[in-house]
Amino acid sequence: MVMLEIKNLSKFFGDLEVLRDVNMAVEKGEVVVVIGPSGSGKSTMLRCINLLEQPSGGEILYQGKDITHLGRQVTDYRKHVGMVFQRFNLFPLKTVLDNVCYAPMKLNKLPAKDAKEQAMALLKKVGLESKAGVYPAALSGGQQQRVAIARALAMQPELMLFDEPTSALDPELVGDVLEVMKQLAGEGMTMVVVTHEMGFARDVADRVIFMDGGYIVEENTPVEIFTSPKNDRTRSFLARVL
Ligand SMILES: Nc1ncnc2c1ncn2[C@@H]1O[C@H](COP(=O)(O)OP(=O)(O)OP(=O)(O)O)[C@@H](O)[C@H]1O
Repeated sequence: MVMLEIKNLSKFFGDLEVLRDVNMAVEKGEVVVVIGPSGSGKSTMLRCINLLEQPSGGEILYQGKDITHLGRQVTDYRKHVGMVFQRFNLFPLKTVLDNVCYAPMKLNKLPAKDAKEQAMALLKKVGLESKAGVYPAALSGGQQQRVAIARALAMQPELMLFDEPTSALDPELVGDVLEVMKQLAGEGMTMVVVTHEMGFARDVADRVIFMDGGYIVEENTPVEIFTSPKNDRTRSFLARVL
């Protein structure tokens, strides 16, 4: 089943054309990893998917429904789509547990007891059960990012978007976050992941999309992309980063 479909997507910032005729589809349960040079439009595409950026042209279909111009219903749509950013932006004055509970209680009116139970289970999943009562400032960047993942999962999303979730982390903290994402992928979560972590793309992706200059230049299985890229631009990008 196709969960997400992007058709002829374009995005301008003023005169700057950042996305050009982008077409792609994501099947339920699929892990799609988006790679490409800095400024190629990867984040903008992700932000268009959950309408943090309004597309300039084209259509985005979610479970067959055109969501490009949702207006106020965007809040409902976003409940189904979890997003994890490069900067984790946890609420600094709430404990870890309350960070994870907040959205389900506020947006879904889940009773506090149920929200807390669910949050504890999610913290366990990301290996941070013991940190439930502390404030984000007491955690490492990698731990904060794992809380951010638990917070996104608390809304029980059907689709998870990751925008360079490990780029702001010290190298030794990257592995734990990637491990949580890998586990999530293994559980069948549908994911679109923008990352510079080629190892993750190679090991976890069902499909890798290479973007350059606002275009999808090439997409294929990780094996094909990494061992026999078809396009010169893909080849020279991979030669630089691998
Ligand atoms: N809000 C904005 N206003 C103006 N220009 C923007 C805005 N957001 C992004 N851009 C520009 O759009 C282009 C694509 O940016 P985007 O962040 O999507 O690239 P990216 O591939 O994710 O890069 P990186 O890997 O460095 O995060 C860049 O030239 C960027 O400067």
